[in-house]
This record gives sequence, C-alpha cells and structure tokens, in this order.
Amino acid sequence: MTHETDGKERSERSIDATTTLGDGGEGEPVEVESALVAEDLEVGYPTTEEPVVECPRIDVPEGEITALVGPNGSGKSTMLKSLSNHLEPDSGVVALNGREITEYDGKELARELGHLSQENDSPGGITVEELVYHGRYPHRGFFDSVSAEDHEAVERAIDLAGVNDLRDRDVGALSGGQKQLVWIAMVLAQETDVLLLDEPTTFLDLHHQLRVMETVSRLNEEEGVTVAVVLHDLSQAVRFADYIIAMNDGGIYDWGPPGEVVTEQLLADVFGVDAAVTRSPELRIQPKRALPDE
Ligand SMILES: Nc1ncnc2c1ncn2[C@@H]1O[C@H](COP(=O)(O)OP(=O)(O)OP(=O)(O)O)[C@@H](O)[C@H]1O
Repeated sequence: MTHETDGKERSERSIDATTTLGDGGEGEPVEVESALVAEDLEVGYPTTEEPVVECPRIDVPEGEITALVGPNGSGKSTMLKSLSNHLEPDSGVVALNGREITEYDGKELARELGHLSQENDSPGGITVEELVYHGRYPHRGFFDSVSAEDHEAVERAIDLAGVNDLRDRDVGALSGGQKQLVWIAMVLAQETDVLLLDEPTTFLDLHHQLRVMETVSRLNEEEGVTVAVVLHDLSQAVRFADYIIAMNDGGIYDWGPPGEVVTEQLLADVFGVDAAVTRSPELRIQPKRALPDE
C-alpha cells in the first residue's frame, strides 16, 4: 500500500528489528535487536538538489549506547533528525519499536523518544525550571496541572544535568554551556526509553562533558535507556559506546563494536587523519597528523 504525502511516496511495510552483525569479520556473527531502524533512507533539505543522507539500513540497538561519529557535514545531524521524525525523508522508512514512526502522534512519540537537537532557540523571559517543565508536555493534558510525577521527573532531571543552581535564572541570559545543560535537563525530564542526543557535550567544559556522558551511561545501565549520540570526540565514543556508527559523505562507512570499527584505516578514510590505534591494555587513538586533502 502506498500513500502520497506532500508529493512524497511512502509505502507501508514491516521492518525486521533484528539484524546480524559481524558477518565476514573475525568474531562470530551476532544478532542485534534494534529499538530504532531505518531502511532505504534518502534525506535532503528543500534547498538541496540531491539527498545529503543515503543509507540502505541503520540500526540503533535496544538498551545500548550507539555513538554516531564522522567528519563535519557527513550527515550525522540529518540522520538523527530523520530518526526522530523531525525531518521527513524523501524516501525510506523509519521504525521505532517495530512500528513506523509516522504512525505515532506527536505526544505519543515524545513519550517514547527524546531528541536533543543542535538547533535550540533559547527563549528569553522563561526560567530554567519553567523550561525543564516543558519536557513534561507529552505526559500532560492541556488543562492538567503539574502532577507529583511531573515534579519528581523535573527535580531528577535538574539534578542529573547539574543545573540546580541555575533553576531561577532566565534561560536567555545563560552561557552557551549552561544553555546546553538546561536543554539536556529538559530532554531528560521527558523520561523516554530512547534518547537521541546531537553533540550533547558541545560548549561544555571537561567536568561537564564527563558528567553528561556518565549520566547517559547510568541511565543506560540502570534503566536500559537506548541511546544514539553524536560525538566528535572519538576517545569518548570508544569509552562510552557499545556500538559505533561511522558516517562519511552521507552514508555509513562501518558500524559495530568500537574495537572492530575504530581502525587506522577508518581514521584515514573517514577523518583524513594519520593516527595510531593501540588495543592493549585498552583501545587508544593517537592522532599524528592531518592527511593532505585528496
Ligand atoms: N538546513 C539545511 N539546509 C540545507 N542543507 C543542510 C541543512 N542542514 C544541513 N545541511 C547539509 O547537509 C549535509 C549534512 O549536514 P549535517 O548537519 O547532517 O552533518 P553533520 O555530520 O551533523 O555535521 P557537523 O559534524 O558539522 O555537525 C551538509 O552538507 C550540510 O551542509
């Protein structure tokens, strides 16, 4: 069955959430169950003639942390926008928990999936606490007053993001890093089982970078939250992620566990960097120099 939406043709089809990883590699193939899957994606913007992302299949494994890495402009944010239904693909299907994402209504989707975007307008005239309460909108009816659960979720999110001392401040008057932490608190207040985080550590000092990644890790370990996170710091990706998806030129170069994906070849091909990768006692990347442009 096909639908026409805004001139774009869509087909209803089922997507198998299970995929096999590791065929042809050194280890045994493993079956991976995905919370979020997309197939045959082609994604562009109104001003782009060609798709900027083309991808036969992408998997975000359930209950795991997946890091999306790749050079500037390789399509990581565009991919997250499609996976979160913020950007309609020209073709292809995205499925969340086995159901096409376009079938969810807005609030229902927001109860399942939180998306920290890179493009946040920080409104003036609203306090940090008020903004974090906006994260609760999918859990509330229009006329509902704040419930005990809303209050608890907001307090927890404020605590997890470490913004308690900012709670009464005007959001518009915060620094870049402070704003980033407040957006993180808002998405955590949504209390979703799936989190898509686009460069959550941008603008943050080292302490807050680690704190945010440790929080993400804790939510994953203790509550089984599925995470897809765009990171520029490959060492952080290696440290915190169970899986790495390496993107270049709008497609997926490779994906799998960090130990299999992060190689000297990948660093040269994808990042244009001559680097040494050591695997003992732990996976380490030592960049040596930027390779000349081709
Ligand atoms: N709103 C837009 N309109 C038109 N083209 C866009 C838009 N946003 C992104 N692009 C283009 O799409 C391509 C992929 O961009 P995207 O932001 O997804 O890359 P990225 O990997 O997230 O980059 P970065 O690491 O620099 O954030 C780039 O060529 C970019 O110029």
